[in-house]
Amino acid sequence: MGYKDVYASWQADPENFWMTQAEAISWDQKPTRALTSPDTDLYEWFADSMVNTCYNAVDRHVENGRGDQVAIIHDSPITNSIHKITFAELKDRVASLAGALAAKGITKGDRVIIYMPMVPEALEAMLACARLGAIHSVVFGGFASNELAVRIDDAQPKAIIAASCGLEPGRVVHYKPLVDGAIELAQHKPEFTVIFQREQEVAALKDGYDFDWHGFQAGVTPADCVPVEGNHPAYILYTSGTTGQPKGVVRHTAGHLVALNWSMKAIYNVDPGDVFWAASDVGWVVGHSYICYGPLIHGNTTIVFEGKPIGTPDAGTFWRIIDEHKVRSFFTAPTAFRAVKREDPKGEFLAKYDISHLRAIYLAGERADPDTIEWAQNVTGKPIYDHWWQTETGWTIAGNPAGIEALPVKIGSPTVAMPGYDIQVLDEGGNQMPAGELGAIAVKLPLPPGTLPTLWNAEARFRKSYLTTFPGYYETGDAGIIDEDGYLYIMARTDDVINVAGHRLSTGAMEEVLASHPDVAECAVIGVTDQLKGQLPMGFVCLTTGVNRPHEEITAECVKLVREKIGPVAAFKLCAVVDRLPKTRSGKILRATMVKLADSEAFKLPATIDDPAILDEIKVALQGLGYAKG
Ligand SMILES: CCC(=O)SCCNC(=O)CCNC(=O)[C@H](O)C(C)(C)COP(=O)(O)OP(=O)(O)OC[C@H]1O[C@@H](n2cnc3c(N)ncnc32)[C@H](O)[C@@H]1OP(=O)(O)O
Repeated sequence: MGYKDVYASWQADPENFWMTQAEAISWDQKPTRALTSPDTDLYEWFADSMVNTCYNAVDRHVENGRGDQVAIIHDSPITNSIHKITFAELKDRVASLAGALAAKGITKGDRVIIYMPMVPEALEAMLACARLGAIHSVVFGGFASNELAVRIDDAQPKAIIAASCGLEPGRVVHYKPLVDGAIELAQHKPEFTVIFQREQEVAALKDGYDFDWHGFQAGVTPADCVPVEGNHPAYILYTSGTTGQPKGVVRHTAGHLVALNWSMKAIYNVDPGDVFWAASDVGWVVGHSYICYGPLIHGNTTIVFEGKPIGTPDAGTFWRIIDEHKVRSFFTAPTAFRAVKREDPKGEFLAKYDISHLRAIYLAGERADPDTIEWAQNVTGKPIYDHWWQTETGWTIAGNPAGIEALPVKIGSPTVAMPGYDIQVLDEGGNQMPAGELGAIAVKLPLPPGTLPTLWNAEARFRKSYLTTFPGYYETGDAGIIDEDGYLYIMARTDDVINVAGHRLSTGAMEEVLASHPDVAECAVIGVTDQLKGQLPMGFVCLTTGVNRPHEEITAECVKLVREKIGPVAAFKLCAVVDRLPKTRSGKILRATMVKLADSEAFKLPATIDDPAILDEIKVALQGLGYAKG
C-alpha cells in the first residue's frame, strides 16, 4: 500500500488502524479498544490495557533472541570514547537500578526528575523508572537551577537522578551544585538524590541524602517490570509556553508504545537490528522518542552522542559516526547542518568517510531552510526529509513516510499529514482556508496515540492553551499553508515562543527575568533572525527613573541574569537600553513590528501605534546590536 492508501485506511477506520498497529506491542493485558473519551474533548488510547514500557524496550528483545545485539552505542568525541551496551547488559543494568530505586521506596506513580548529560545512564534512568511505573521528568542539562526548581515544584518528585557533571566543549558543567541550588530554591524537597559520578568530576555527596549510582545498587534485588494501565503517565516533559511557567506535557504509556513503534518503520524506514541515530539530547522530546524509546521499542540500536556537529573535533564528526556505526537513518536539527555547512561548505570532510549504507537524513526541531536542505542533498547525495512535530505530539505530525512510500520532496515543506493527524489550516473564525492560503494550523481531535492527553496538574491550562481557540481541534501554535497536493508549509509561530538552535524558548520567561533586574522598569524580548541558530533572543530594557549607571554595565548584568536564571541554552546575548518601547494606544508592545525592523523586512506601520517616533529609537538601538542595517 502506498501513502494515500494507508492514510485512507486510517481515515476510514481509525480504531481498526491503531488496534492493528497495537499488535506489535507485548501486552500484559491486551486492549479491547483503541480510543476512549473520558470527557467531551479529552481522549485516551488503549486505556484498558496493561503494559510495561521497559519490558517492550528491553526485556522482550532479550527473550526474542536479541540479547547480544548492541542496544546503545555511547559515542563521545568529547571524552574520546566509544562504549557499547547489548540488550542483555541493558536489561541487567536497568533491572539493578530499578531494584535500587524500589529499595529506596520508589513505586508506580512516583515522579523522578532526571538531570543528566548524554551518557547511557540517562537512558537507563528513564528505563528504570518505566520498569517500576514511576513517572520520569527529564530536564535538559542546559537549564539552570531556577528552571530545575520550577520543574521540581510542579512535578513534586520523590527523587532526582543526576550526573556529577556534563561536558561541553572546553567546559565542565557542574551538575551537582546546580541540583543542590535547585533543591534549595524549590518549595518541594525530594527525599533523596542518586548521583552518577563521572571521572571528569567527582561530586561531594551529602551522607544519607545523595546516593552514589553504583554504591546504592550494591546487593539489591533486580526489579521486575511492573505492568501499568495503558493511560498511566510514562513521563512528563516540560516545554516552554508564553509565560515563565513551563507546560508539563504528559505522555501516556500505551499510545506512546504503539505510535513510536509504528513510526520507526513507517517514517524512519528502519528494521529491527538497524542502527538509528538521532543527534539531539535526552532533555528534548526528540531524545525521549528517538534516542531512547522509539529505537529500543522497535529493536534498533540507538546512539547516544556526546559531542557537537563541529569542533569535536571537526565538521566530519557526523560522517565519522554514520560510517563507523553503520547508521541507517540519521535525524538532526537544521542548525547542526548549518554549523557543518559553514565550516565545511564543500563537504570535504565527508570524502573521508563511507556513508553508503545510510538511507536518509531527517530534519526537525525548527524550520529547515532551503539552502541547508539543498546543501545537505548535494554533499551527501541522500534524501533529506524535513518533518514537523512538537513536544506535545511526541512524534511526526507531517513528514515523508519513507517506510511506506517515499514521496517527492518539495523543499520548504515537511511533506504530508501522517495517519492519525487530520491537519487543517483555519482562519480566525475556525473556517478551513482554501489550498495555498495562510492560516492557523490545527489538528482535528482526537489526536493520535502517543500525543499529549493533558498537561501535568493543569487540565484547565491544557484546554485554554490547545483546545479553546478552535473547538474540536488541537491548536498547534504554528501558522502555515497546505498546497493543492496536500503538502504542508510551516511559516511562523502564532505566539511569543521562539526557536533558538532547535530549542523552543519563551520570550515571556526571559522578560520575567529581565524585569527582575532592579534597574529595569520595563522590557521586551523578541526573536530575531540568525543565520546559524535560526533565531536569537534580543532584549530591550527601559530603565527605572533616576538610574544613571553605564548602559553596557546594565545590559551585561541582564545577559548574566538570563544565563543564571534560565541557563546557557537561552543564548541570550543581545540586549540594549532604550528610552521607550513601541506600543499600541492600548499599551500592547509591538513585538512583531520590532522583529520586522530587526530583520530589515518591510512592514506596515500599525494603525494603532501610539507614537511612531519610538520605532526610530528602536532602529538606532538595533543598529547598535548589528541589526536593522538594511
Ligand atoms: C521535533 C520536536 C522538537 O523540536 S524537539 C527539539 C529538537 N531540538 C534539538 O534537538 C536541538 C538541536 N540543537 C542542538 O543540538 C545544538 O543546538 C547544536 C546544533 C548541537 C549546537 O550546540 P551548541 O553549539 O552548544 O549551541 P546551543 O545553542 O545549543 O547552546 C547554547 C549554549 O548552551 C550550552 N549548552 C548546550 N547544551 C548544553 C547542555 N546539555 N548542558 C549545558 N550547557 C549546554 C552551550 O554550551 C552553549 O553555551 P555557551 O553560550 O557557548 O557558553
